[in-house]
Amino acid sequence: MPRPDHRHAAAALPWDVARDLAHAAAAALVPRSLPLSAADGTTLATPLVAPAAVPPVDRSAMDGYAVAGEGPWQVLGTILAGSLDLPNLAPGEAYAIVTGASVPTGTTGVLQDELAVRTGAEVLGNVVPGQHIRRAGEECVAGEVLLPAGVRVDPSVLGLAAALGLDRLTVIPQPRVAAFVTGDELVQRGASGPGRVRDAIGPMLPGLIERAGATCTAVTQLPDSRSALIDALAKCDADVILVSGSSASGPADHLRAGLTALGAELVIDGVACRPGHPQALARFDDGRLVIGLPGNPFAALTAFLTLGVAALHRMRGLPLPTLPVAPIPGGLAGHPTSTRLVPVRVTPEGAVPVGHAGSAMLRGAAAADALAIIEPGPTTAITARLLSLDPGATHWPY
Ligand SMILES: Nc1nc2c(c(=O)[nH]1)N[C@H]1C(S)=C(S)[C@@H](COP(=O)(O)OP(=O)(O)OC[C@H]3O[C@@H](n4cnc5c(N)ncnc54)[C@H](O)[C@@H]3O)O[C@H]1N2
Ligand code: MOO
Repeated sequence: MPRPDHRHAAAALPWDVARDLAHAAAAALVPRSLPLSAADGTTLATPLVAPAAVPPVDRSAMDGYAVAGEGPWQVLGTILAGSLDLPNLAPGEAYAIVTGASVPTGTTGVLQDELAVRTGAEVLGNVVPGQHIRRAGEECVAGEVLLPAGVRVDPSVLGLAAALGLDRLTVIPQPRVAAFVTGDELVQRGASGPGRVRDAIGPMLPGLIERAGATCTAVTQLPDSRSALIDALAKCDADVILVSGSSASGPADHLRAGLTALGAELVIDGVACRPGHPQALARFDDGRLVIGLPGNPFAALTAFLTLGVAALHRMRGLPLPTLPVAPIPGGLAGHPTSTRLVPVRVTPEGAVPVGHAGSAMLRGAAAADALAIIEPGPTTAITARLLSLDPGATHWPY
């Protein structure tokens, strides 16, 4: 049976509309120049352009001998990767050379060590012209655009930037996210019991925030106190502030009143989805966003994946991700008026519901890879879009 209407039901937005609005309500953060060591997880704000050719000079691709002309060759010395004084090779001459060392002028090719027959100062073997030489500019030439703006900076991008000789990148920084977990009944250690509920949202948030490409600045417990919440929101300078457990209309739910007191604009006041319908998004004049996560832990997770991830994508300068579609063996019934978010395991046969999907339980989510997005209405969905439970997942599920 559908639940009785929540007081925000009238304002509740369709799930896709809310996701679009959360993306639109956020603004891309201002680009900054960051050292490579601080740029992992950011977004390129400008295209990555090669300032110079890579490699800058012809280099050996093997340990062996740089040879000139036809063999046999007289070995006249050794060139190391750091050698600066390079000889000019005349036909019949060779230098022992290491991988990555500049090949001297006149080199025909590099004879790989294992294939060389060395007798005293003479070396013999077969060399195809140009063999085992990495040509200058083989990877890129000066001025070449290697990556467009909007690419996520990951370790390989950082390595490439270093190989190009760059020390800094112009990037959209990672948004900073702080979380306030509210609830007088919450405890941080030990088991739940009468009058005590073990906090199950706080432990989820740092990993979710980091996977969503943001930095988690703090997860702080707050009592069910309006003044404490107002004070915490006013002092928090994070780009996104998550508040859990204060989103409904009970006597201990202070989020909306607190936002009103601080003059925040309530952009989203409820989303027509299950679980997670009391989720909310508000914006301060200075651009900081507040996202209300319902207290039921699975509902909090779905709300972060819906509004939180959408807003963070925009702050990172990224479009809203499109969601892959998968078959649902056996189908899933739609809710009459709300989008259902159903934990599924992604298998070669499709997205298989794992059960245990009540809004207060995380057993289903913990066993699942994704949420199947089931449109409202009387039909049974035999395919569905999938929202990954890992907001950092890019190439999945196939
Ligand atoms: N009269 C109505 N009551 C409720 C409605 C409604 O529409 N009308 N909606 C229900 C739904 S749906 C949800 S979800 C919750 C949202 O409530 P709040 O965001 O205000 O959160 P609380 O009331 O504080 O807590 C709800 C529930 O979750 C437990 N909780 C809270 N925080 C945590 C945590 N960090 N870890 C584990 N469990 C947590 C809390 O103890 C309560 O059991 O409202 C419904 N009520
Ligand atoms: O619909 Mo609530 O947000 O129980 O989960």
